[in-house]
Amino acid sequence: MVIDPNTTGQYLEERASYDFYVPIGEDNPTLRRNTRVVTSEKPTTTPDLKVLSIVFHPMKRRTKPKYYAVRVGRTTGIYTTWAECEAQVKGFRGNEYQGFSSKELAQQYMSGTFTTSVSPQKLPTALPIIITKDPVFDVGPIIPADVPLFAIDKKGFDDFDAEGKAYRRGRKIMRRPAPPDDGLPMSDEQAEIYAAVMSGNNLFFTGSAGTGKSFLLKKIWAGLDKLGKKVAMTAPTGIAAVNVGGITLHKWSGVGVSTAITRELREEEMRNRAWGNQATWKDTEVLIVDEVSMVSGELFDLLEDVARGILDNDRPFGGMQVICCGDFLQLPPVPDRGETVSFCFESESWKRVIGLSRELKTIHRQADPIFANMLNDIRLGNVSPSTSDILMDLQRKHVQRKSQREAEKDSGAILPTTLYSKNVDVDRVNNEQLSDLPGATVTFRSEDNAYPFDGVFDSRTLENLKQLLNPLTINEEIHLKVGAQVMLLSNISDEHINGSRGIITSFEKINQEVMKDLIEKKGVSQRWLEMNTDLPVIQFNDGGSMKIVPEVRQVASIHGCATRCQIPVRLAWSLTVHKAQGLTLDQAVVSLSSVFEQGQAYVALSRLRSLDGLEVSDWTPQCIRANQRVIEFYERMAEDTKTWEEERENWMYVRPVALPVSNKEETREVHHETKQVTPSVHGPAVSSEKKRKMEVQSSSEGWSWPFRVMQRLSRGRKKKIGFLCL
Ligand SMILES: Nc1ncnc2c1ncn2[C@@H]1O[C@H](COP(=O)(O)OP(=O)(O)OP(=O)(O)O)[C@@H](O)[C@H]1O
Repeated sequence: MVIDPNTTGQYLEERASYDFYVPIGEDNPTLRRNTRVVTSEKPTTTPDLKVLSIVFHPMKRRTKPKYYAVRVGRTTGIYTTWAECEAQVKGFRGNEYQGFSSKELAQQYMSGTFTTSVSPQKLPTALPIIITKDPVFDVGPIIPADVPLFAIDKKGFDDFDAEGKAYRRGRKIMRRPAPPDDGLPMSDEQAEIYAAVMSGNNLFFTGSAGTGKSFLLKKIWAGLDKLGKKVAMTAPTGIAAVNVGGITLHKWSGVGVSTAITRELREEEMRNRAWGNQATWKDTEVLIVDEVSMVSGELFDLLEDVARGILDNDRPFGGMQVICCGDFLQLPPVPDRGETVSFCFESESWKRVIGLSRELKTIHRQADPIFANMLNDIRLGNVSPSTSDILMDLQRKHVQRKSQREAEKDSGAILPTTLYSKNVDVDRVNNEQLSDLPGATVTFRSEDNAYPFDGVFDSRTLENLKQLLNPLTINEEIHLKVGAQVMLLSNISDEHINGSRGIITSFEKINQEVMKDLIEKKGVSQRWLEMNTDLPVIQFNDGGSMKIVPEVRQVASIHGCATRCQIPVRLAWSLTVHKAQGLTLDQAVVSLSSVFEQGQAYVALSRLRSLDGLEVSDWTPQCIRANQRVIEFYERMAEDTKTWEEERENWMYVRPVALPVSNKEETREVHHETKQVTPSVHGPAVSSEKKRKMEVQSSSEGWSWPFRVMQRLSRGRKKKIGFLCL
């Protein structure tokens, strides 16, 4: 085995590709004894490559099952020995059985409530590993949770410093950093989608409100970031984009908004503008589109066509990886100057671009099954008798509570947020309520700044960049009074998060000590502190009181970024449904009478965690509508997923990882081990394969290289070997 240690300290170049060889030998008994086995006999490296070798790393042995559940067999039941189980299933057609370490799991399996995407018996006994000189990057959990991950160093790709400020490498702005991880682990179904994305798939995932679509998108962004991918996180509207920390799809692509009279002219203008923004397209490896339900089919086709042109590549979307996420039963695309538009799943290019479609099923926002069922009903446009009864109850509750609140008007108790479809209703309610309060108004003024990446600070560029701040929910000027009902627009602690509501109890003067802290720890500028002298204190309705300090928000485009320093608070007696999109509320009154779009009633009602906090001010069955074309699309998608899941049963799962090799000695040690064992791949499924050379390409493509290895290993076998979701 020849490895040149001189190549080990260097990093992968962008889009670098390389070849190495994986000889495939006989099944290796050493593997079964949990010994590390090096299978890469001759890794050939380019000068820019840091990968040294591939080893198959044995997985931790699974404990022997103590219980065997036979769901379909001669006599069904739970057995404690394999012999008893075998007697029930051997030779029994269509048998269904599985071993478990605990009786509870076996019982769950019997009752059909046990869900796992991977049968423990199907896991391999060893995993391929890449040895590198650099530390391992943890790219997040993935299914199965105890299997290590493939990772590469992202050094050399950083274009943002520790504070998240952009800087230039040469003249090229590369990518924005993913927002910090919230630390919550992904659910199994989320992790499956994550794995599919890391494998390089073009994918659409959907799910009803609260299934964690935005949550998963942020994980995906972080995962791709760690793989060194250049990611564009986008959404069709400013609010949706800001919600996930991205920019609008129009801004990223450069198409902007055209006001030309005919659709043809508008498309022509947008296409030309996109071509003028070529650098951004060429600088993007993965395009993520959140809230894709609001992207029209016409725009999707246009972008796809432009992508192939600009990237000079006839693969779908010019070979760029595309991840779309959203729920087509929520907000639909906005009509184009009054002309109806199609959904993007109806576009000519959707099928070509989107290889996989998946649905998240577990709702994380609402724990109450009655509420969740009602929401599902409304999502599909059904008003079943039980849903109608609940809505009537919610309306009665509103009348009752409203008069109660009138009676206790001065008690200072928090009022529920009223959700309207239109801005005018929202402003009216918030202003009325604020002026009804006694006491002086305290105004908070933001400090806005713009930073062009090309360093040209002319006033027009700065103004253009500041427009990036428009969709921010944090306003330039915020008027508050003691007693004002407000909503937090930031996650400031585990308990107090974006959407938490409370009442202003006082304003505290900013003293020298706080000022020092704000400047040093929060990056607040001297100028903001000159314009604003107080900080509001909020008593939250779910307990706890906190002084709210300003924070700096950044919105970036390819030309530069803009920042706003302001307290993350807004008046919250009322909100529009569009502004509430993506929020989780604890108490709200939903006004359904002014609903003007399909899916809008569903979006409004699904913001709540529980029925307890929900009141409905006025509803008619007509305001609950779902689009039949979307329902049919989802039915077709479910059918396809079922077929795929059946096929997946025949797959084996592997997961590669990068290991650090900190010095030459360690590298040699690994080589030394190599000499002692016969090269092999894991498991019986590949045991009879003859030795042959295999070419694998581009570790910077993340999961795609091991996938190709596995594809080749699978050739001519009964069992497929592959990665989850591929
Ligand atoms: N795996 C998870 N573990 C814990 N909490 C989760 C998980 N996934 C999502 N959540 C939480 O569930 C809530 C809803 O998630 P999220 O906003 O991502 O849903 P969504 O599908 O984007 O909803 P919507 O369609 O309404 O925008 C959030 O509070 C989120 O933190």
